[in-house]
Amino acid sequence: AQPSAAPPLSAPLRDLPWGQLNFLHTTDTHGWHAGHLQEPSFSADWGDYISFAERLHERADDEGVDLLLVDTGDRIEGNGLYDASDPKGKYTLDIFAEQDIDVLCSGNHELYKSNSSEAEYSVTVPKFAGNYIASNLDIFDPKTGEQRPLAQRYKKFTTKNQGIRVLAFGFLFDFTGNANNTVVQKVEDAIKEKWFQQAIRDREVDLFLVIGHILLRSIEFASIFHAIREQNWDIPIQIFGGHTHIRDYAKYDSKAYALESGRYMETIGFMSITGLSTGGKETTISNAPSGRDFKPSASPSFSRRYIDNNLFSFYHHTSLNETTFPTIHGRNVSSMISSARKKLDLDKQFGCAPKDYWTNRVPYPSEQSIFTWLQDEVLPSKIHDPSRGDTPRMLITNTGAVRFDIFKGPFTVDTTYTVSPFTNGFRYIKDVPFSVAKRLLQILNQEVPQLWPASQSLAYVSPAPLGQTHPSNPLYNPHPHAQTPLTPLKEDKDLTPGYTTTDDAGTDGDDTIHAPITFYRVPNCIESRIAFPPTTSSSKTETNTQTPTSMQSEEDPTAIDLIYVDFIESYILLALKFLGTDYEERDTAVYMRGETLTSVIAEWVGENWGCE
Ligand SMILES: Nc1ccn([C@@H]2O[C@H](COP(=O)(O)O)[C@@H](O)[C@H]2O)c(=O)n1
Ligand SMILES: [Zn+2]
Ligand SMILES: [Zn+2]
Repeated sequence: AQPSAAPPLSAPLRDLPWGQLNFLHTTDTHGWHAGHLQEPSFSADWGDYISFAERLHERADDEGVDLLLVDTGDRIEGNGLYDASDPKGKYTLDIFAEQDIDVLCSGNHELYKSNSSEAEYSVTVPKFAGNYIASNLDIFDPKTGEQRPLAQRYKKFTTKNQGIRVLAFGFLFDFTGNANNTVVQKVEDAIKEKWFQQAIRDREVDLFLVIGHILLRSIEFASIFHAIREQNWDIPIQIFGGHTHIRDYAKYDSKAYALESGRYMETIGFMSITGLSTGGKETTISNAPSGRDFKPSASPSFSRRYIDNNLFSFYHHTSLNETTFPTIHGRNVSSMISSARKKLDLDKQFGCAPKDYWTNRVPYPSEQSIFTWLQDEVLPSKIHDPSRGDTPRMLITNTGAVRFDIFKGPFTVDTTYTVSPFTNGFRYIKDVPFSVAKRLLQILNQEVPQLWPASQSLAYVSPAPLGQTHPSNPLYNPHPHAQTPLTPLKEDKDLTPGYTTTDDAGTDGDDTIHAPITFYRVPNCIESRIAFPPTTSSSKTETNTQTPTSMQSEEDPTAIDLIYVDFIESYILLALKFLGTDYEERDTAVYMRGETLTSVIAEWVGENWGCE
């Protein structure tokens, strides 16, 4: 862990359900490789994870079983360790590559900008040569301009100890927001390709391993699963997903399961399968030096565990301690992280937060909602372009642009990036009739599939208890994360608050037994009304609905400047069309050149939150 990280707290733990083939899974780490310095439950860093994997490999080898590591993308954007360097990722690409990962793929975040996908192509793919898979992703080679697979389309290998023959794929959901130097092929088209159809007809396979930056209960995974099942009615399939930042485990059939392992280095997913055939070995008997014998089974068993990323859990699961747990390699990587954090001055303070502000742990609007704070305090005081004088204005931002909570205490360089990592600027349309503008939020906050597909949703709801999957999805489960707290082993009062996951296998997935935390949904977008005539509802926006007619006075402005973060421009223009106007991109212009949500927040904190 990093020197300033909060020490982990002891808590009742469930053991890891070791099997014949075991996996560790990370996803959506978003640059949090230093771990969470202010949250004891998630305070282990990437160096500790390396020690953990190395210790579990020792155990796997001792027992003659196998352990594979998987990462399903979104490794970047979301933490100062990645975002504060110039170029971005100067330190994290090397830090990440220290881990020995067997199968990995890209997320959507690696592709928003051409610089980051080029870094994948020139740094991460070669570092993980043979292991990085891009089943539906191409890049235009920056040197030749030629369109090429970002990495190989699939991988076949045999596990070291058990001789399990694995055929692995690595997909990305049907993402369309990538920069124009990459090409994402729709999953439904990729699985019709000759190479895929040939691969799934391979009869020398004991396990299909499908990893993807894709939510588990999605059309994309469903179609890959069905394509494999059409050719292989009973070969086990293990799926690893990501993107929705939740802990989730889904049963596809009795021999096919899928795991998603949260976000931001909070969770290390553990998965095991027992009863696989081992065609890569002469005999299945005595593969295990420990004498354990895994016979292929007509009904192999699958188990999952979500490990809280902290040293208390790591010591427990390795039966080691502070002295015996860390490996030299792991320690060195923790030092690489501390030195990068120092060089980037990530602990430099802009101010001190007087209390906690939450993205999803309190309802919106409310006193401790980060969105209410932005809407009522930060944006009204900072959103002003002098060239537009005192024109009444409305700013709309997607809530997905705000990525994490603010904890009471120092608000640092790092915090600015954990809250708001994106570099998008502001744009505006001048003189938009207020009668139109006031209806926008309601349109943007509707789930309107005709306007935008589910996988493109503006909504980013961090570990939301409610299903985000569109109901047209054949695997749709209306209550994948119902709020049922698990039955605690001890009284709730003795438990620390944390994840209490309900998934397709029940309520015993989390390694740490916690008291439950309630998560609340937030709307797709919020708006802030600024410099409105005082008798209207002013900057205190009617949340999530249009302003009721009864609230409007004669003094409503006739026209306003409509400002938005440029990431949502296409949605704003679409919604304006829906409202009967014909605004085009040419009607838009930069607002507050050079400023971003990140810079505005950092400035506001510096001006308003002193440290005592
Ligand atoms: N420039 C950007 C990029 C992304 N977002 C938000 O992030 C969501 C995707 O994040 P995942 O980690 O879930 O892949 C996207 O839907 C946006 O809400 C953004 O605001 N600005
Ligand atoms: Zn993500
Ligand atoms: Zn994603």
